[in-house]
Amino acid sequence: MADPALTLKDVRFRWPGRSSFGLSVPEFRLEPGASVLLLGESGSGKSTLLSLICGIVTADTGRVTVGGTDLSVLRAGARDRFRAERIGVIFQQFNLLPYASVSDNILLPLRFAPDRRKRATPDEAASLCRALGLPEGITAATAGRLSVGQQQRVAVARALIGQPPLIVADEPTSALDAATQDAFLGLLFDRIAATGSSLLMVSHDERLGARFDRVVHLSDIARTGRAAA
Ligand SMILES: Nc1ncnc2c1ncn2[C@@H]1O[C@H](COP(=O)(O)OP(=O)(O)OP(=O)(O)O)[C@@H](O)[C@H]1O
Repeated sequence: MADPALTLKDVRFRWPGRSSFGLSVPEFRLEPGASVLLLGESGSGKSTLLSLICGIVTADTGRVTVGGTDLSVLRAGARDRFRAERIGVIFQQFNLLPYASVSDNILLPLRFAPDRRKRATPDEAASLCRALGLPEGITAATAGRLSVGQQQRVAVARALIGQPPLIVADEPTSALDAATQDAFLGLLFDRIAATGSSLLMVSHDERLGARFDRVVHLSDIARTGRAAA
């Protein structure tokens, strides 16, 4: 049987130097090919949870596994390479390189991920931009000069390129108008259906829930606050 896309077991985390916020997740599991929408109030810890899942921060105790690999056994550099190979991440602040071209931004994770690079087709960056409704020829533009909504779509293309088995998205539609949001979600769900990737997406918008296999409220799976960790 295939490993789960993602598991958390008895995870506890506290931001260094901050006693007021802790996160504790007794158990969470995402099956291969499954999609979960994660809801929760602002400041409740959703982005912190995604950072733990992506290995950007490490749990104080407990285990986070992605595709069967325990992130805690990887040193920082290996964790970064593992993330580039296995996880397509859409950050809340996009994290684009402002002076680099759109194309270089989209191709960036492939530099550190040989298997993912092999899966990417030569025109994939351009075809993702097209599918996301970005203007023809935008791949040569400087990322920092784009509108916020365009930058968000570039961040989405960067997460999808090369078909990573897990997509983790932190409010990926917040800067998009309704039509673009719909096109984005259509593309995202077409891609995960075609590739068998799993999806964990954070949003404040409960209306998106109908598209997902499961809708989870952070408070259903985690305790947060001073006493949590
Ligand atoms: N890098 C950091 N260093 C210290 N504390 C942090 C850091 N990032 C987040 N926090 C704190 O962790 C708590 C949870 O924040 P987090 O960003 O995870 O919430 P969220 O649910 O994603 O919020 P939002 O919906 O507004 O994005 C907050 O108290 C926040 O101040």
